Amino acid sequence: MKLGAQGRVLTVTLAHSGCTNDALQRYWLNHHAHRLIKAIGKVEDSLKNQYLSESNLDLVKQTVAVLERQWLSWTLHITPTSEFEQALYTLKELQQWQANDIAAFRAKYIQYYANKYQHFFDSVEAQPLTAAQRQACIIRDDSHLLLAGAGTGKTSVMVSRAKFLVYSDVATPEQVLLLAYGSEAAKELKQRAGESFECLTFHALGMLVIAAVEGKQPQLSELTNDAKKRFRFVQDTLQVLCLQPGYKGLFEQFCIKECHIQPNLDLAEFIRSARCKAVIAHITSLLSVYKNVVALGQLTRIASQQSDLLKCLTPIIDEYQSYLDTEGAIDFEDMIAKAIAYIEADRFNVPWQHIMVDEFQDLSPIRAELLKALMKAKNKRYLFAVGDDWQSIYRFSGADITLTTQFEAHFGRVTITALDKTFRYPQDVLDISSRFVCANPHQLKKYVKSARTETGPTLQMETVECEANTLEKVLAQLNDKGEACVLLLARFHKMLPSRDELVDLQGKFKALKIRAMTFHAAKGKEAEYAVIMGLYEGHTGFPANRPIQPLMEAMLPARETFSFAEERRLFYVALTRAKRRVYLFKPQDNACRFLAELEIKSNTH
Ligand SMILES: Nc1ncnc2c1ncn2[C@@H]1O[C@H](COP(=O)(O)OP(=O)(O)OP(=O)(O)O)[C@@H](O)[C@H]1O
Repeated sequence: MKLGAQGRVLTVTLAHSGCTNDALQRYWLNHHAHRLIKAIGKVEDSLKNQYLSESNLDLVKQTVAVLERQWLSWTLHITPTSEFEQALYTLKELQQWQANDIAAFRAKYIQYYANKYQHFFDSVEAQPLTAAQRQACIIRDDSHLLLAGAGTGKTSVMVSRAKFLVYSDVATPEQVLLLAYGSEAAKELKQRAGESFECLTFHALGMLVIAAVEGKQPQLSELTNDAKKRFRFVQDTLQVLCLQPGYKGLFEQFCIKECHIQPNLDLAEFIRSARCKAVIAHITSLLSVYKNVVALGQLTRIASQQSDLLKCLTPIIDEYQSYLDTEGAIDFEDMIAKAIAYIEADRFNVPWQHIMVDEFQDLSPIRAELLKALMKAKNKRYLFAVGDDWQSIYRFSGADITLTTQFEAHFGRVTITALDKTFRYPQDVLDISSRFVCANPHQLKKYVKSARTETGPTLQMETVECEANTLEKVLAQLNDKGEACVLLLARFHKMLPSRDELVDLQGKFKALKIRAMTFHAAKGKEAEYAVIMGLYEGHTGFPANRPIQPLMEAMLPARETFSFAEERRLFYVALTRAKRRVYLFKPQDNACRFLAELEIKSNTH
């Protein structure tokens, strides 16, 4: 402050008094030139030693604006030292920086570090990283979203980037947090990145924060851990509530409007009956969603839309919450909500400077709040998010795709980069699946090439009369070709071979490792071959078209306007699992509408 104030006084004197006395200028420079040299040196160091993030750019611009007023608003009449002249030159250059200069500067920085750490990038994973993967490791903006399609090596980037931060002395492993969607993925990250890194699910992160603040591990409610107990709790609560005349009507309406089930006249008997199972199961899922809605402050909006349905749910929630309180325990929702509260109240000292999130497209609003709380905690933090809006398939459990597609609106300025090569599936699968998913104009565009060299029909459509027969034929052909993994995929479990049938198939085709799973479960998996089954239209078919219950619908993130948007992405996930070939079983009648869009010729069996 003092320096600036002195400088400004003298600048005014020199510039406006008409005094151009060389001796005075020399005197001024002798005493103050080192300040410009030092300030420019500091700017240069920050530009050299760290990626020019948006917030660094702001700082540079602010510094340049101050220096500009002090040093460029008057004419120099004497010959300065070369050091001062150089500083002045740099200041003038910085003053004139345009968007393209900034982009070029950043590109040079990336190139410099890609060369400097070439050996690391060549050897950190089994295969050398691509240029785009290296770039994703080097860029360190305040927020960085890496958007990339299936099989482009996103997980490789997560692992390599964490290791690079440590290898290049930017961070210690303790300063890096890797967040994954599920515990299996978190375990894989830990295995690949190394024990010293914290690799957690959001719930595990919540537990860690609460344990640190409260000084002991929080106790998880038995209703959270045990689905049967949770079911029984809701059942018993309903029995008691339905003794109240005022509640009876609310519950009947709830069964009809929310679950399309007409309850028996004897409600106590109905609640114990098999018909009521679906209602109770639905209420147990609403418990979790409701708590998130409350934590996000959205209850008033829901109440204005679905007040009667909510009136039926609220007393059950109240009972549930007092049960937890009596137990002195928490549930999964509390893990996140409490952690947010502790971080926001500054009761948890956030040790991580680099927060890296995998499968970002599956983020829910409440998890986004947890991330924002971490990012807002004291000291500088960097957010690195890896995701693929084309694979966002979890709205039913709260995922909000707009957190990815409108990242900036939620998390502020961001650098978005992409991965441009898929290593998993051949070019024609890439072309067809990308075209298919982008029929929804709201999906972000991606430009990817396949690194695989397979030729021939890698996406094969078989018109089938009997799926089981065609499956045997296809497996027999593959079995003859030699050892391989085969994924049998369908929208729902019931469309796949049963466990016993699978054992039979495995016994017959010994060269193959056959696994059957739903489209959802196939996310992140890969195999040589994939067979996609159950591709028929209808209430129980694909795309699934059962409407979500009104209260649940109101509590989930807003539905997309494009019809079957999520079912389309699910099909994209299924199409992109195989390295060599995908078989699509097309029923003779009533084939799934998506098949016509793929425009592939069909073989008949
Ligand atoms: N630079 C690379 N060179 C060669 N193969 C690579 C490279 N990076 C990743 N791979 C391979 O590509 C395949 C896909 O990688 P990975 O599972 O990380 O992709 P992903 O983008 O996370 O996929 P998905 O989104 O479908 O889960 C893996 O077999 C991985 O070993």
